[in-house]
Amino acid sequence: MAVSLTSRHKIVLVFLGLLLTLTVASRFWYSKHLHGLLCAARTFNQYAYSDADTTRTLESDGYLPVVMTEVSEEDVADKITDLKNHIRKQRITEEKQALELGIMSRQMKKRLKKQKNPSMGSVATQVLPKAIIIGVRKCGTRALLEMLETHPQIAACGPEVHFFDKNYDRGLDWYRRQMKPSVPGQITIEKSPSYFITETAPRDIHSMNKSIKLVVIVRDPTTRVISDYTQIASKGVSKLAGFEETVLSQGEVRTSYKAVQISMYSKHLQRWLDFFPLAQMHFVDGDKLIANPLPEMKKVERFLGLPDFISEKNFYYNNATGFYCLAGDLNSKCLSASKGREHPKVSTDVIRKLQDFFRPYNEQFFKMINQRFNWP
Ligand SMILES: Nc1ncnc2c1ncn2[C@@H]1O[C@H](COP(=O)(O)OS(=O)(=O)O)[C@@H](OP(=O)(O)O)[C@H]1O
Repeated sequence: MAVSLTSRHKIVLVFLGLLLTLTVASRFWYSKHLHGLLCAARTFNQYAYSDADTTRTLESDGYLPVVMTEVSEEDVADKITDLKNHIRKQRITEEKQALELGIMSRQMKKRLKKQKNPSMGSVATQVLPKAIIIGVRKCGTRALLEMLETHPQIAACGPEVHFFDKNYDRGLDWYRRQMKPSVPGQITIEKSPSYFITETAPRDIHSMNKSIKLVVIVRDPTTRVISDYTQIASKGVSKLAGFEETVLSQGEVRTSYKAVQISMYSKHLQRWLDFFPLAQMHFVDGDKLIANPLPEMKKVERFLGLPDFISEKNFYYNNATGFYCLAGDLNSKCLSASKGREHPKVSTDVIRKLQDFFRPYNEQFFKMINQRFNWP
């Protein structure tokens, strides 16, 4: 009897012991694994979700919390940028250390060679431009600058500076202070389309920097005149006559009309060639830039000595406007409605007169630049 009681006690004791072991083990497993998962969930929540109710939800309901609350796209984008910057900084530190120690992986060497971001971490400063888009007005100068700016090694000044035509007496230091801050390795650039026709601009730009790179965008001169006229007309100039009366005088092209003068490209170009070798100039086909920007942009990229970056991913065709726009990871951008205005209807007779008028100037221009454009 006494033995059987002892055995029963033993069984109960073993059972209690097992229960205790299971409880301790489960607590241990919870703290080790479930707590780890909770931390992971919290870390994740730091980036995407609010974790305010995380602990309470877990404790009361016993399941992992994925409590989604309102988070704006900007918040997520900011966090992603923070992470990217962190990774980039870490990489730069690693590269620096590797350079100091003289050990570099093949990947690091490749990365440095590519030099997409040669000076991350440097302080941005304002420097004089290394390249200028000098014109021509109404040929696509804005589109060209905006498209160029998609390149990480371009620091483009947004507004037109008009230093060499209107603000020259303010001095070079004023000019420098108008530039977008840049880091070493970036090319600072500005566009002011009126430089192309400003008599003193070639000389003054040359005296600032005789090895500066000059980019000129041109377009069929007749279309350019119509575009120029449309721009002035859009400003509501009250005394502006219709296109035909403005551009013709007694049936002949009115050479005193400024828009006509601007389209006589060869006359203006000669002044530039008096100061700069042709090799320092690049001519963009503005008509092609409208129809298919990538090939033109690749040529500009090469001319400026930039690493290969701009690709078809940077553009998309906007059916509504009939123009290419800039595509971005988080935002895309089309030029304002002042670009791509509807032109007035012009009779074929007037168009032909303008084309005949510009033809000899065009031929001269093609000879000067050793390049032809497909203008009628
Ligand atoms: N992608 C894209 N989107 C919109 N517009 C484009 C584009 N590419 C070139 N263009 C043409 O740019 C013309 C305006 O030229 P500019 O920027 O040089 O004009 S300005 O001199 O700065 O006023 C403007 O001329 P108009 O069409 O006569 O308005 C456009 O045809």
